[in-house]
Amino acid sequence: MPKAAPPRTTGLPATRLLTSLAPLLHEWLPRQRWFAGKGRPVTDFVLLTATELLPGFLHLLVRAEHAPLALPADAAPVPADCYQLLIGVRDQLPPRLAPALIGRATQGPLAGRTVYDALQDPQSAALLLERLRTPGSVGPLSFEHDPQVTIPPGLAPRLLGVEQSNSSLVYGDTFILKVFRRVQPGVNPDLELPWALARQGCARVPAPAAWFRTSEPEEATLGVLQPFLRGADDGWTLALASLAQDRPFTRQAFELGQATAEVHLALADAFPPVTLGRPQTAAIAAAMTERLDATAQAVPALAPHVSGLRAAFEAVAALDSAGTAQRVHGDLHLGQALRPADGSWSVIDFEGEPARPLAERRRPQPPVRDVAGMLRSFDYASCTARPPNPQWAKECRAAYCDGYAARAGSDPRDAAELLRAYETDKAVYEVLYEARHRPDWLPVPMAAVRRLAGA
Ligand SMILES: Nc1ncnc2c1ncn2[C@@H]1O[C@H](COP(=O)(O)OP(=O)(O)O)[C@@H](O)[C@H]1O
Ligand SMILES: O=P(O)(O)O[C@H]1O[C@H](CO)[C@@H](O[C@H]2O[C@H](CO)[C@@H](O)[C@H](O)[C@H]2O)[C@H](O)[C@H]1O
Repeated sequence: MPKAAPPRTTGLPATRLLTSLAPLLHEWLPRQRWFAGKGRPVTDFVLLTATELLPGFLHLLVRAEHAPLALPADAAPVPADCYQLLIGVRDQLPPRLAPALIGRATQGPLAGRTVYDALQDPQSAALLLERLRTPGSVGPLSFEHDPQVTIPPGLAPRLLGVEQSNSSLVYGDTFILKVFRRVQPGVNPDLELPWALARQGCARVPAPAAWFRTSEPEEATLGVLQPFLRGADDGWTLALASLAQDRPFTRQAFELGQATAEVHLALADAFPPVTLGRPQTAAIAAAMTERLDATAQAVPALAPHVSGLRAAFEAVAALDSAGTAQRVHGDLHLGQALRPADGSWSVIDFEGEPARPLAERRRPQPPVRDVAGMLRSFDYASCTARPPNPQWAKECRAAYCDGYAARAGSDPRDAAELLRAYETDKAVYEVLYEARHRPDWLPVPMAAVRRLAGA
């Protein structure tokens, strides 16, 4: 088990390190599931920070610069994304680490050496946990933990093999560390909200046990460790099983509605809600319309439905008030809910929609936004079932809203215009998400678009 080494940053000049790494990253980075710039060629890399955690184990923050796309929607300057990379450097890669290979450097200070994804190396992964166990700083990186929580030494790491927007390591089935891949300045809501919820005594969310952050080039959260919910299945898996076995899911959907309401109530206690009057309803509608227009330019299949979809946003613009806005989950779907066989729902992944700027994700929003996200998810599940089962989705959607109303004291369906607009906005987001990440799935949100535009 590697021990945390005394702090030191790499002595290698940043520009020279990039001479070795840039040619490899050009090949490797766009292939990663968490690479956000799909379809936008990388023109250049800028090394923002390089920290040596151990000899041959580097922590890097790298900015990927993009060329503007030919598509009109992307003709505006394309924002550069900053990625967190944990890089291993060895003379030879042992066969067990072959899948982690990034490439063999041919130039610069690492010429002739093999570079690989260190999160796939159990030794490096173990060192990361060791750092979190023993708080302190290494260069711009700070490692911190909740003093109330004991993190035992020597927990065996394994990299989670699931499709995700970040990379997660499970330690001894006791803790899970999410390493954020796309880093934006500021506190990440996936640390901020679960921490606040834990302080409110909300048991629906695994409480952060430890985290690490950088102070350079700007303050940003880099990773969060939380208890691993052993033996839990996510709602997506459970929903698909229910569809495959033709079993009802309404009880689970009702309880999920209750769990969502509890999270919302605790968030409203932790972060004061604000009232939404006419200027705000107009602003919400304008932002949704803007996203719709931009998406229709990027994904031509959406274009014929734009005027039909706009009606939902115009109905919101016409509202004099829309209740309150508060901190919400921001990307709630069945995959973000976990449930042990004999337990109750927990909610994870408070990062919000990864494609949106952090400042936007941290803004108060109407809670029906989360409800709309989950309603879309029931629709997704029913569409991927063979044969598709719209009746299943209808019953789950109703049960989920019933459960929410029972716990929150207000029924999200009463805010009909807002709910419809958020469902439409989510379907539009999904069209872009699927077009960029999983083109085979595009028919699922497109079916919802046709329905929402035509009704
Ligand atoms: N506390 C936890 N306990 C058990 N499994 C978890 C926990 N947190 C996350 N997971 C698993 O890790 C997966 C990825 O986590 P998530 O927070 O959704 O990452 P991402 O933001 O990268 O998509 C989830 O789908 C879930 O299966
Ligand atoms: O879980 P993430 O934070 O990475 O969220 C992104 O990926 C999700 C897919 O993994 C995507 O969710 C969409 O597909 C789900 C089924 O795979 C479905 O349940 C959701 O309703 C649907 O939105 C999510 O939108 C995206 O942000």
